[in-house]
Amino acid sequence: MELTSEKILSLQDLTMNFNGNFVLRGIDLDVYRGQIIGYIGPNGAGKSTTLKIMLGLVDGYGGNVEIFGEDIKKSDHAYKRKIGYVPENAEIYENLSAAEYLSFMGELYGMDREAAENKAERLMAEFNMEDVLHTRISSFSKGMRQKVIIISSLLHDPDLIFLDEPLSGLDANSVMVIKDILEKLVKQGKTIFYSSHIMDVVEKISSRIVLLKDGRIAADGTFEELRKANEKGSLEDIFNQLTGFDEHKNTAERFVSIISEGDSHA
Ligand SMILES: Nc1ncnc2c1ncn2[C@@H]1O[C@H](COP(=O)(O)OP(=O)(O)OP(=O)(O)O)[C@@H](O)[C@H]1O
Repeated sequence: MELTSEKILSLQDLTMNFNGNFVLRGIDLDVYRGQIIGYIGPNGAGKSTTLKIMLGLVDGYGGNVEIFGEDIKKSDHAYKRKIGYVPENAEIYENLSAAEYLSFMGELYGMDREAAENKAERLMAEFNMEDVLHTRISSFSKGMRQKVIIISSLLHDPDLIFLDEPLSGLDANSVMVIKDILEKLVKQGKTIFYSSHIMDVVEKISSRIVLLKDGRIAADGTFEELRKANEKGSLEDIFNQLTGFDEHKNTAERFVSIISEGDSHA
């Protein structure tokens, strides 16, 4: 695994419980500049919770989180200006136009209004959305909203980017563009934490894959390293193997047979 010397992010014995239910049971992870971490795991494994803790959105965790070398509990939140975030289910101000929303977000991140407006306009044009720059977001399709959210997470040129299922709703052309954008950002020295269930994309873009299971890291390495350590071929196969899931055929069969049962009330 290629490591540069600069540690961007460090989780030390990170734990989290909600009402006594442990979601994270001791995560240790050091991330270095220029890595794309594919952060994967079954539904409910605690991926979004980890991201939210790192963003300072969730309190009450155990252990330590250091970002850019500072303990986030002791830092003054200035570190957040160097972070970009695409949440899994973003709430977006529907009644604003894309231009208004993006310049507002840019200003929140400390940008000058004019610079934010100018950059937003050019980035919207790159996604072929120049015609809807001044249109209310409420009329946008899911994919168009997602593009606005992606632009808003990158507008301020962050050093560390958290992406939680960022390709949701995007068409195949847009997915290709986003993958290339991420590759280029990493080449510029940005660090990316990428959480998704789309295994073939994670397999292709990640320089390192971290698999979370039962609140612990169950695998950590490059795709090649994971493949060597496991019998199966694709990341999807490795995921199923490591999470102990070999029931997909039986589950599908039972599911379909329940659907096709006659309705006794009909
Ligand atoms: N604010 C909260 N209050 C109570 N329980 C929570 C809260 N946030 C998360 N949880 C629980 O923590 C567990 C992990 O949730 P989380 O959203 O981190 O999982 P995830 O790995 O991102 O899942 P998915 O792949 O489905 O998005 C789940 O059981 C969830 O119900």
